[in-house]
Amino acid sequence: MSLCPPFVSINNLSKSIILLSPLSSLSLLSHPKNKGFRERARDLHYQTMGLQRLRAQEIETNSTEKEVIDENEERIEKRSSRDRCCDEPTRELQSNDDAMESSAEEAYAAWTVKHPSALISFDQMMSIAKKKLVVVFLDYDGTLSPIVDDPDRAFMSDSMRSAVNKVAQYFPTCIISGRRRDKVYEFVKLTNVYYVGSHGMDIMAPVKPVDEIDSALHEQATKEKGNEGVLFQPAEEYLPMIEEVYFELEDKTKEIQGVLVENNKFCISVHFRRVDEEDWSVLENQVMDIVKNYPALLITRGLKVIEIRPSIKWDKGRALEYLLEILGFKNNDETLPIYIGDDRTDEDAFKVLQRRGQGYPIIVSSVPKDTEASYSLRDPSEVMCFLLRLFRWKRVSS
Ligand SMILES: O=P(O)(O)OC[C@H]1O[C@H](O[C@H]2O[C@H](CO)[C@@H](O)[C@H](O)[C@H]2O)[C@H](O)[C@@H](O)[C@@H]1O
Repeated sequence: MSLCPPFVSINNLSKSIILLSPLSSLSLLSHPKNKGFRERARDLHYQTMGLQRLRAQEIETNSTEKEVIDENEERIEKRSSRDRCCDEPTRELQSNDDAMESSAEEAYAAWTVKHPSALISFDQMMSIAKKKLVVVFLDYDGTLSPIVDDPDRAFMSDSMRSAVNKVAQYFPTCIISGRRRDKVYEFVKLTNVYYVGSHGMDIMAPVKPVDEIDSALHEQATKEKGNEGVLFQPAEEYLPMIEEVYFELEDKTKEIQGVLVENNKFCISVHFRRVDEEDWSVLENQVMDIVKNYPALLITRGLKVIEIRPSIKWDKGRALEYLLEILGFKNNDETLPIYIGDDRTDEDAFKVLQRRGQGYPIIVSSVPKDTEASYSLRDPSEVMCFLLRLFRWKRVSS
């Protein structure tokens, strides 16, 4: 049985090909203008679901006992997410919200023409991957865990952890986060992935990551840092300054209700998700007033967060390139990096892949967004489905 949501491709809509996710397909179908193809598309939708079930049954029949147990465990772990995915097409839309939801979904469907769903496009994407070395890069917040009000409670589900673990059994897998590296490890708790914190400024790569490794850079770093791992911190000298600014920010903003200042080691996040909207500009001015005294630092923005970081030419994109190098994946033609992320800082990594003409940049977003990514996934539950498909694809093809 497939754990991935039932996706539908509908041809010939206004003489173009439109790729729809379950919710977008339902909303488009619900739109009065689209009544003409509603029944046909719904049939196609259920056919697709049936086909997926059949394929999965075939896989199970051919599986060893252990694999069947694994499949069952995954199915149980994934049930809540799958049920949500499967429930969406049958959900009754409330009449008052129909028009708004429908037009939002139409806009999303139009956006996915340029940034198609990585689930719908999976087979086509992987058709070139058989002879390549797939390397997986994952953002954390908004990608592996849902966005929540309290950053300290952005936990990863056990089913997501299991999916990442499975992918990491087959492919080198790196998690690149804006958070401090040890915090990401606390959330993820997997020992078979590489962790990068502080938006790429805190990299820990293992000493012998892959069999064929042959990198002078890696050898050098190993000699310098010992055998525990290769630590690369290009902003090391900024640490005292970041500490100082962190305490200053904490102190000066403490009067504003709901502010959270997070120390991410080489950068600082000032969260205003729980701040009253009318205090946002006050907070922003306070932050700017402090940071203007530190010309070596710069301010960037994320999801309801102001971030302060060293103004060095280093970001998630540079970290991705560094990791490819240090892991020994130098050859563009043989390597297929997949980068999945949801935030502005992930765009730096998307740009690198576009510039190299290599791999798949995938944005996680349920609304249309300006992005350098080529593909999209709606939310962390779709990310999990994608990871599980990747795992199964490798298991079947190897
Ligand atoms: O690179 P990432 O792993 O995506 O980290 C980016 C920032 O993520 C966190 O903040 C965001 O998620 C929080 C929890 O869901 C949410 O409350 C907040 O509004 C978001 O901005 C993290 O707390 C930051 O330190 C990261 O820089």
